[in-house]
Amino acid sequence: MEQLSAQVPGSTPALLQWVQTQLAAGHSPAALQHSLVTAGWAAPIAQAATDLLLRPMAAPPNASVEMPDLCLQDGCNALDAGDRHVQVLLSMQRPRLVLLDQLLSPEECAQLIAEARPAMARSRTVAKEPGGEEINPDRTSDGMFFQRGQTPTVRALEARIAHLLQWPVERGEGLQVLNYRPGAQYKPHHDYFNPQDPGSAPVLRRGGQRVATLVIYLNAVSAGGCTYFPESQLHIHPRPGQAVFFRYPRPEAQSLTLHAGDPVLQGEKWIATKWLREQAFA
Ligand SMILES: O=C(O)CCC(=O)C(=O)O
Ligand SMILES: [Fe+2]
Repeated sequence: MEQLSAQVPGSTPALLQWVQTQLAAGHSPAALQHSLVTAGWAAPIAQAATDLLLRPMAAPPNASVEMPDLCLQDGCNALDAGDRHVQVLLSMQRPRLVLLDQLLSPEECAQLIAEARPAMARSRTVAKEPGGEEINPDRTSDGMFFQRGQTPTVRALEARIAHLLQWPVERGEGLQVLNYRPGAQYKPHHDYFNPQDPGSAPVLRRGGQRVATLVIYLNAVSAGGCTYFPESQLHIHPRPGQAVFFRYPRPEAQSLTLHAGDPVLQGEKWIATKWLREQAFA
């Protein structure tokens, strides 16, 4: 922080540390700047401090980071997913985020839910310490994982995703299905594994970091249940068959991919999540 604060005249390492912590906790840049100005910091310093910490880190020299992405040509509104065309509804550069329509048909959504239902159990997250997974009060959904290729529906979806993102099926985790009942949510988090947590080491050995996420909506929620990106103040409202893609070239908050599953207020929410890894996932 010493070096960074030299880049913002008038700031202090403690100020930058505070901004970084608040950004990681999911507060928006606008809200942070407002708090800083209220606390007596000059507006240009508040702005420069948040801008600096949101700036993507320079890639190391010669590092070519291979990343899944959608092959979006100028003006292109539909993408070839192999056995069907998928519509592009929204596309953002920072964070790299694309909202897709018709990735799955209504029948495929219903079929995935039916195949997942018997295996649903309270969701877990990777423990910070080595030795597995834990129930986490920040994540109150039920869930299950399919093996890659476990059913014809799963296989068709995986092939479609691989085609769309130009990312081999082997570099994907098994598809996860989640069900949120009223009140259930997933509080703001990053999907990459924190390299500092000792518990991440065994997970990282199975295919390296996660580099991108595809959240696929399997039903419509009566109220609540959006996927929320606090740094962009973007809410995605679940519609069956639609999916949101986002990626994070490095495991760092500057990826702007902090996101949450907002509490379901009415009805229930079903999604399938596909996480993509740097290398083959075993
Ligand atoms: O429920 C959502 O909308 C997001 C789910 C999510 O973030 C995850 O499964 O990692
Ligand atoms: Fe997530």
